[in-house]
Amino acid sequence: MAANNASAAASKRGWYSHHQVAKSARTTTRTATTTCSSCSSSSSSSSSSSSSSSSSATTTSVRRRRGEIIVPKAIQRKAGSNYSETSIQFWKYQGLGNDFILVDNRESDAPKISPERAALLCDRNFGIGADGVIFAMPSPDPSKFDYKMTIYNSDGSEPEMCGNGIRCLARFVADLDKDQRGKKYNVSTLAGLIVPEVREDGQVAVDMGTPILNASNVPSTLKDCERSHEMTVDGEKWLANAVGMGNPHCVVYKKANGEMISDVYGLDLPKIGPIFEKHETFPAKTNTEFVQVVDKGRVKMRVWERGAGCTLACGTGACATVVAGVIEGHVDRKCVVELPGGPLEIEWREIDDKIIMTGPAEPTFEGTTALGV
Ligand SMILES: N[C@@H](CCC[C@H](N)C(=O)O)C(=O)O
Repeated sequence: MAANNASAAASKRGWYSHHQVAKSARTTTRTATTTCSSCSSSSSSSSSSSSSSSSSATTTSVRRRRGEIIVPKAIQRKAGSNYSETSIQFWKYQGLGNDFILVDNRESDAPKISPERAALLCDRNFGIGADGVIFAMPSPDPSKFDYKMTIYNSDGSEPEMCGNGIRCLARFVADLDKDQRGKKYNVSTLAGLIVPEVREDGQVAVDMGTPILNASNVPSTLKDCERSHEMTVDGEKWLANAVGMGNPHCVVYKKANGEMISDVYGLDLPKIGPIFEKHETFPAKTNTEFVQVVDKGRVKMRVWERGAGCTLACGTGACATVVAGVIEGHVDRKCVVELPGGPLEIEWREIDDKIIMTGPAEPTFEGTTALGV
């Protein structure tokens, strides 16, 4: 199988929530308290940022008491906009409800917004609200790339890649430059070269490259990527596949007793998601996809994202879902992944081992925001 050869060549290519209440940012550790509208429970997740940027330490976090949300004054002060400060223009784009603040950063090599400020801007109550901030950066090598994509998750951590995000980035630069439809963009990411094309019909088709199926490069300590392995989470045993799409993914189709997931919407993601995310078998933490098979060409998937929590869609997660599904014999190489935010078409080509992801990316609004203190 092509999967066996996958990604020897690919060097190691390496969280949100629309339900999110608030979060605090520290220099090295971030804590997010999240609640999910589909269930009443709340959970906390924390991550170490791969970003080298730092800010003054803030140890505040939102607490909840008998349904009451307690927001520390420090967060209220930091998140509030002060238009006497320097402000910048931003655009909001979304791909299947996975939404991002886009910044035109093509004039400077340094992102205009710090990871800590990005986390505050992503807050749905105290900021603009988004699953992440994406910067259109200058090309690191104009002979190879048109642009570079830098992205911060909603907790301020920096992932290697984002599938919905790269569709939004392509549509963003196409809109800014009034490019003809059909143009392909060579984008440099921490996962290597990724090539989105904004098609005539407005859909964006992306050459996502080849999946990483070498466990230590995912990175995962699960024995290998060629089959599923048992993982115990909150006392329950699941079967999981490790797949790398530049960023790490843990894909779950069934319980260890062989029982397939029959209702993804019945799972308590805010409870089990953070445990998968920080599971010892994924040393860089992980995104986790929970999958219900409809038939060989269609699955329903829900995701718990590293650094962003329960989101409406995850492009890299949809790709990893199909890769794991093919390996396990659950789906065909061409498969529609139905996410809470809508469907993504995924094809894992046998001929060159590459994955093509096709889906929408739309602008929602633009505005101006203070850069913060
Ligand atoms: N949370 C992810 C990065 C974002 C993934 C994304 N939403 C997608 O569409 O692929 C991570 O930390 O790896």
